[in-house]
Amino acid sequence: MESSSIPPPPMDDPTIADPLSCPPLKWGILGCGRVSHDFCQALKHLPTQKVVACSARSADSAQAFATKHNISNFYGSYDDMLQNEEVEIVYVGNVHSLRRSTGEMCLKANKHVILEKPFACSVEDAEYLIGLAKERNLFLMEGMWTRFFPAVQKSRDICSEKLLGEIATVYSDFNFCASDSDEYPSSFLYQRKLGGGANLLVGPYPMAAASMYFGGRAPDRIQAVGQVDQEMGVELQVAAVLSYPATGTEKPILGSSGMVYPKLPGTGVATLSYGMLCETPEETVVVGSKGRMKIEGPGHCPTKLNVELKAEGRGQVGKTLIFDYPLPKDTPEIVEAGGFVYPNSAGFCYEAAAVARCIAAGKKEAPQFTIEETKLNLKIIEKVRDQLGVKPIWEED
Ligand SMILES: NC(=O)C1=CN([C@@H]2O[C@H](COP(=O)(O)OP(=O)(O)OC[C@H]3O[C@@H](n4cnc5c(N)ncnc54)[C@H](OP(=O)(O)O)[C@@H]3O)[C@@H](O)[C@H]2O)C=CC1
Ligand SMILES: O=C1OC[C@@H](O)[C@H](O)[C@H]1O
Repeated sequence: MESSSIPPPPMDDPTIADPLSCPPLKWGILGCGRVSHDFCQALKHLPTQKVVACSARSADSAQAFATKHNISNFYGSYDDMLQNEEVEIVYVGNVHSLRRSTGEMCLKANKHVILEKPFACSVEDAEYLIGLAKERNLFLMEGMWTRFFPAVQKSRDICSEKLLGEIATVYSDFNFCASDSDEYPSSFLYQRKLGGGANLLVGPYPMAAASMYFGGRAPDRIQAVGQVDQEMGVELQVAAVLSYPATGTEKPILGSSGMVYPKLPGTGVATLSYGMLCETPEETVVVGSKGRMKIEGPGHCPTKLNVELKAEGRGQVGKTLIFDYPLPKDTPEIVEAGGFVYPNSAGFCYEAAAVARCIAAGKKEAPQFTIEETKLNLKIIEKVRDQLGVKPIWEED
């Protein structure tokens, strides 16, 4: 009988021990906002990576960004940047509703692309972009940077080595106080037509945690509840439970006290919470028959893991393992350009380095976070949106 298993650690290049080692690649930055700033800052940890161009809707904004990051070419139009032949890959850091159009633009200009999360506002848009990338033989990935943190890679190893036994439960939360940084209701976070709302903004992270620890399988049941802002029509917070079916079917066996029904391997539940009203510990906890593992907050960009292996008897811990993977320290160049906006953003360097390795090796997606997984998670996000009665961006009010 088959038992569920977490896929082996998906190294893009198993011979690479240093997560920052990578061949040269020339980047163009599309959208000159906060996350693009952080991404450029993190690239400064990678001497082989060069940002050769940036673009924004306004030339002034692109120029200010280029000056801050010492980028030689800036453009007041995304399209103009895509004509620059030096640009090999585009990092897209703009609003959610523009994913399809900007993704299309980049791929049609024959550029490899990282689209920040969410990959798209609908499965249909995602499929369109995936088809285009395939047709043109280009690399395409959702910017699920979590997957490239050494702590997350380690957590995958731990699961695939079955140290925790059969995974039965995953808890993952990501709630932050949007009011700390984004004004209500003017920020794009609250604009339904721009793809705002917690479901697209933070939902991709807990969804990706569930899909990773349940081996990229599709849940057979999804139940979501949450609050929708009445004025703006976007989700403010969501609790979602996903149920995973068994991967094998076991027949009852005759035990000493009659028929015994062994546990069904692979069955599991993921309990996910995400939103933008309050700050939760932002942890992911993975629990299996032999122990549990906590990916310490901030769980979407973690540096620490804590593993407790069970001893015999309820509540008994046999062994505790702690893993710590500090981020690279800010260099004077990074400090001078203003540091980072978001937590642990130096960790973008792991994602960028892995993508540079993939592209040099001719890969069209990253094994750490495949297009299939992106699609699976978007399908769940769409279901949650339906259950909460939120209109998709293309529907009229
Ligand atoms: N991986 C991560 O850790 C993070 C990812 N993100 C993701 O990054 C993306 C951008 O987020 P963030 O940088 O925080 O957002 P910003 O508010 O900084 O905006 C980013 C860019 O979006 C464009 N934009 C903003 N408002 C509008 C509008 N009304 N109409 C059209 N375009 C607009 C602008 O592009 P332009 O410069 O061209 O004018 C702006 O620079 C989102 O997908 C978000 O989910 C966000 C934070 C962290
Ligand atoms: O991806 C993200 O979206 C929302 C941000 O506030 C958060 O820090 C970031 O990582």
